[in-house]
Formats: sequence, structure tokens, C-alpha cells
Amino acid sequence: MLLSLKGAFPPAILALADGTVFQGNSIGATGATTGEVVFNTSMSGYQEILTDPSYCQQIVTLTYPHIGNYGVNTEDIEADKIHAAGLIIKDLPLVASNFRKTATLNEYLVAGKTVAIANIDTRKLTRHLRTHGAQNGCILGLAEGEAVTQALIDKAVAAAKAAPSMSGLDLAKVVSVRQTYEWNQTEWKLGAGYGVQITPRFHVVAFDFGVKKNILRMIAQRGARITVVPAQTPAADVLKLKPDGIFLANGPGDPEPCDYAIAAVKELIETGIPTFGICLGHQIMALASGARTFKMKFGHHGANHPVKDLDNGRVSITSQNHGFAVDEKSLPSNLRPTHISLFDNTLQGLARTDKPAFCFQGHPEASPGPHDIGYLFDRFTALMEKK
Ligand SMILES: NC(=O)CC[C@H](N)C(=O)O
Repeated sequence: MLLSLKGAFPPAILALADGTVFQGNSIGATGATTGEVVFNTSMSGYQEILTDPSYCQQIVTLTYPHIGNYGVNTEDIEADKIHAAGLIIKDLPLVASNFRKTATLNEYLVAGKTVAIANIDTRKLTRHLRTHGAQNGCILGLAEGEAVTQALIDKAVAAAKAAPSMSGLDLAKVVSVRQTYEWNQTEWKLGAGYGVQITPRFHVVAFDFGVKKNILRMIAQRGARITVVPAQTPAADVLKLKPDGIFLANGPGDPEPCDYAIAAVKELIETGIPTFGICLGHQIMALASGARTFKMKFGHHGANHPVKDLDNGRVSITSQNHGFAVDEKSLPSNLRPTHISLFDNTLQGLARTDKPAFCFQGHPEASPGPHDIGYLFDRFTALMEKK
């Protein structure tokens, strides 16, 4: 019996900006893609990861060796398209099987025009990134019948070297929605699918910096109707919507150049409207409060990250996806650390001491990942209730 699809796909090249080259098979679209190569340690959830807008201009390596075994479906999406710039995996299993499956991973990547490489040593690549830090790379997916040549390898290395650095890139305004829209979809349940919030108690205005759908679903589930607004919406326009709460979404790129969002959030927090930020939203809340952010060596991407709640000592296993972090040494006196990563002690959560505003660096909405830290959504609801 054929144990893998090796040989069934044309060749592909992965080149890193430092000249390191891997050869494997092209399991997605034909052509070239570039981006920052990062590794994610989740064991499942590849469809949620591919569609997470925070992966814009990043090529994701999945460290779990078998990816694609349950195919894809029409529900497990975090945005309406694939946002990751490319995918790197070890083994694409021959059979994809799941009762919700509508297509295979390979079909999904081709339809989504996403370049992807399989059959490379992802352990070696991950160790390389861990030692030398995240760096830019290029995947070249060759056409049927095409062979790897030195000229193609040189071309891939040159493309990796020429790709823009993630530091200084404002990608939130690139992926953000252009038009305001209303959201009322709630969480997914086996047998019922997604629900609808028909009796909202709160109105939340959510800044879309690259929002994951499951965040909106978890807020709606807790009794909110949501107005999602473009990243560059000024504070005055948000106030006109008379929100009970303000949500700052996750998103791709460097938070520091998002000056429009930092200015709006600074103004909005001052009004005393309860505000909650996740990931890029956390970083923007920190910047708006006077703290600084920095680029991490290889970031946190996975679904197995232990985070400690400093208020009660409780440890949660969390979902993570970030390459920047808030500098603990830069915190002003009105910004209190609430959570830290037990992997590297970096800041994971913050709360304003003078306003009802708090934020989290990881992903309480999971998708994919454990639900341990979902209590942060309840904390947001409690602040709106109190108000
Ligand atoms: N998921 C996110 O919101 C990521 C935030 C930011 N782009 C980072 O990499 O740190």
C-alpha cells in the first residue's frame, strides 16, 4: 500500500534568506511565494491557521508531521480566504477522512492559490528557525514535469532575500474590511452548526485589524450584537455608534506603525467605555497607554503554550500566534501585568488600573486550540454589565 503521496506531486523548493535550501513536493498552487517563515506547533487546526488573517505575509511551517488527514470543510474558517502566504509540512497523508470533509487540503490550497511544500524535514527547519530566528523565505512550487535546477534554487534564494522585513510593516490596514458590517453569528455546536444571537444585551464595536471569526462568535455568544469597523475608523465615528464595549482585534504585521489605531484607542479608553484587546489589539492598547513593543526572535505560534494568570496563579494552556510582544520594562504606572508566558516569561496580559480596559497577547478564542482562557470573554461581558 502507498503510505504517502511522495512522487505524486511535482517538486518544490523552499529557500531561506540565509541561503538554506530544502527540496520537497509542491502540494498547492504552482509558482512562487515569499514571506516570513515561522513555525506553529499545533497538532490540528490547519484550516483555521491558514485562514487566520494574522498570518498575512507569513509562511507557516507545521511541526506536527501529518497534516491534511481530515481534509477541509466549509465551517472551520477564520476569514473568507487563506491569508497565510504559504504552507510547509512534512507529510500529506494519502487519505483524508472526516464526516464534515468537503475537499482535501491539496485541493483547498490549489483553489486558494496558495503555494505549499511537503516532504521536507520540518524538524530540521524548525530547529534552524529556533536557533537563528524567524527569517524570510520563498517557496517555489514547480509545474508538472518541471525539474529542480541550480538556476531555480538561486532564483528562490534571491526572492527570499528580497522579501520585505516584517518589522515596520503595517498590515492591519491591508487586511481590514473596507466597509462597516453587523455580526450576530454565535459559536459552533455539534449537530447544530453556528447559531445566531437574537436577543443581544450589549452593543460592541470591533476594530477589524484582521479579525478571526471565532472571536466575534464568542463575543456574540455572550449576548452582544457587534458592529465591525475598518481599522482606520476614527474614535469619533466609533462613539457615534454608542457602543457598550469596544473590541480591538488581532491582526498581522508590526503594531508600531499603526498610528491611526493607536491614536483612536488612546482616545476611546479615556471615555471609560469597557475595552478588550486580543493579540495585535493587545499590543495597540499597550502602545496607546505609553508602553513599547519589540520583535521577538521566533515568536509564539501554537496551541500548547502555558500562560500564568498573575492574579490567582492559575495556569492555562493557550493558543498563540504573535511575533511581536510588549516590553515589560516599558509599562507606565497605569498598566498592570496580568498574565505571563511560562515558556519565556514574556508579557501575555495587561490591564489598565485607571480604566475598564484589558488585553491578552494569546488567543482566548482558540480556533485552533484549547479553551482554558475563554474566561477573558466573560471578563469583558462583566465589565459591560457593570457599566
Ligand atoms: N495574531 C496577532 O494578532 C499577531 C499580532 C502581531 N502581528 C504579531 O505578530 O505579534
